[in-house]
Amino acid sequence: MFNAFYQRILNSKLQGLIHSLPALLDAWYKDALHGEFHQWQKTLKNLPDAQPSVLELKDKVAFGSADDINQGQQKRLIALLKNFMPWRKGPYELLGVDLNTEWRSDWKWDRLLPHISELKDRTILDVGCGNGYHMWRMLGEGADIVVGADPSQLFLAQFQAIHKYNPSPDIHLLPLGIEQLPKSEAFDTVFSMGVLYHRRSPLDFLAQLKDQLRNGGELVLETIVIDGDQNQVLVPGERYAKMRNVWFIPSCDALVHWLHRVGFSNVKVVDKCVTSLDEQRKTEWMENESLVDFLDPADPTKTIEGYPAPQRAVIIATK
Ligand SMILES: Nc1ncnc2c1ncn2[C@@H]1O[C@H](C[S@+](CC[C@H]([NH3+])C(=O)[O-])CC(=O)[O-])[C@@H](O)[C@H]1O
Repeated sequence: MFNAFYQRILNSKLQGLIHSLPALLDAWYKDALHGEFHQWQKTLKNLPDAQPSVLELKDKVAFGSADDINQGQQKRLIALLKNFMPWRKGPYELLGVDLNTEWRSDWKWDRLLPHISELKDRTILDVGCGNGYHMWRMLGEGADIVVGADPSQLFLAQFQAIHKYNPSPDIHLLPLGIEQLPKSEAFDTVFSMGVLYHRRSPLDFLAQLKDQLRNGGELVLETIVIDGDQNQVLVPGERYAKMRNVWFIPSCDALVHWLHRVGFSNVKVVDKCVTSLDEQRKTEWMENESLVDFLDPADPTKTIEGYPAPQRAVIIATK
């Protein structure tokens, strides 16, 4: 399943990974597969074939137009893509289908892009890449190769569906968690957005991100933060905004301090904003509860549990 990736990294800055990744990915294939994974692979095979007339990555992710397939094929495409719901990260336009996802992930991209080092010709890792939306935007900025790591098998299947219509050899999603990745010290830029608060041991997590960067490489970290000084960190109870697996929500100053402690330099907070109800909401492609249901109806500055409502910061740092 990952042969194209192994071929692509031979004779690249990532060739060191060729010694360890095949065994890890073989073990994943044998042991870790979700019951529905094989069904999703069958669905992928039934997606209509098409030659998209345009491939846009720079300002949005849009492959092809409605004219590239007939109406029957478009109906089939919509029905099959719905098998991969919930679609959280996007939006995508595929052969005229408007895949309007729960998140406007493009807004996060627009906020951070002006602040990061140019991505042209860079070797990039996106840790917790979801279905790969931001990876396509990285490719749109001229990255040499973009590798994503995310343990969700549904998001891998979503990525495969999108990749079918732009089978670029320069973008690859590995279904592994950050803690499983062998230390590579090879990437020019490592992104990790929306993952830190899911980790039980955030300083180990930051050190693992550092282990993937070459010296002088750039970390782009995005996470939920609270207001407060260097010593303020929220460890919520069983749930935060109805999410079960949330552990540490630091203030920006605390996060800057942690990054220094782990050995990063040039640490800068480049953006901070409260997530709006327009950026994360229910759509026809994600019919479950969304942000509006996670906030206190009487006071939207608080989560339903009474914690500060999600605000997110982007921090840049150098190894
Ligand atoms: N150990 C782990 N290692 C790697 N990924 C993980 C791990 N645990 C969970 N994830 C993955 O991290 C992603 C977090 S979502 C951010 C998506 C995108 N980055 C975005 O900024 O829109 C934010 C959210 O849903 O809260 C999910 O895709 C998980 O599968």
